[in-house]
Amino acid sequence: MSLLDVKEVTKTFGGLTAVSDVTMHLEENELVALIGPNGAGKTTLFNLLTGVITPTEGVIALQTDNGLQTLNKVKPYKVAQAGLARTFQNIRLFKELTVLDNVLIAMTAKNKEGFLESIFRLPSFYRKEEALKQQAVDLLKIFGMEDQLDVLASNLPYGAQRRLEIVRALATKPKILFLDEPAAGMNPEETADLTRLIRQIQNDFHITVLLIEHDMSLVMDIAQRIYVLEYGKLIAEGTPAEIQQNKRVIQAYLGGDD
Ligand SMILES: Nc1ncnc2c1ncn2[C@@H]1O[C@H](COP(=O)(O)OP(=O)(O)OP(=O)(O)O)[C@@H](O)[C@H]1O
Repeated sequence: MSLLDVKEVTKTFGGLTAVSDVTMHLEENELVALIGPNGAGKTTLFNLLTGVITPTEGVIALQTDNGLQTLNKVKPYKVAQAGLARTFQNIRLFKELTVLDNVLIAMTAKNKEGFLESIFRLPSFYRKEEALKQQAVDLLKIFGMEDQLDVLASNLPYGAQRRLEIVRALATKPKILFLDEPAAGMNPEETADLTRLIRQIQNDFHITVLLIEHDMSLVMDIAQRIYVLEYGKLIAEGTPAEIQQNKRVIQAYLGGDD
């Protein structure tokens, strides 16, 4: 039994089949990439896996501490509680909040304070708040952002905003982290830093990472397994070396007739 099992999942929008009969799996502590040409259905598949949209057909099931949980028709916040966290293609930070507050909000969404504790500001409330703050700072340190705790998210350079998005997703302590084009818009140096970080968080947090990425050197460098989508269908699965030599994949990227 895999950590996440996707069985024959299809998503149609009117007459368009964006994701067609996709079966895939994610194992614990794996780093997997999802690639494919523009419009192949990658983001739609991400949205299905994270509960943003529901499948037209098929089953998505997550192995949890309480047994197998079907994620079809489960609201995104419930999916997040089940242990799935994601970043988006377009940055979605609270731009007018500080770096630290962006992370704290993600943490408190999962750590509900007792009502009386927070209303009366009991000592236990402050102790928990301090502990959460320390955890947030520790996370930000890993990402080299400990000197930017009080900076407004909107004032961060682009690469740092993308890193903060990942910290925020990690703050929910996910089992699976979904990264949607994390290196988009980054320069080569930032991309190299990010590659190192993704590897590090997979190891340090012992989590599974699924990433959509157009930067093939990043994908081939860090992915243990790769799924390739074309026109909504999975056309290949394998190690980076296998995918690089796969004729069907080469054709999908370069176009032309066989
Ligand atoms: N909400 C929607 N309504 C109608 N069509 C949609 C919707 N979302 C996606 N599509 C269509 O589904 C197909 C797959 O889109 P998707 O964004 O998933 O591809 P992608 O592989 O992520 O592309 P890119 O690499 O360009 O981000 C496209 O033809 C897109 O126009």
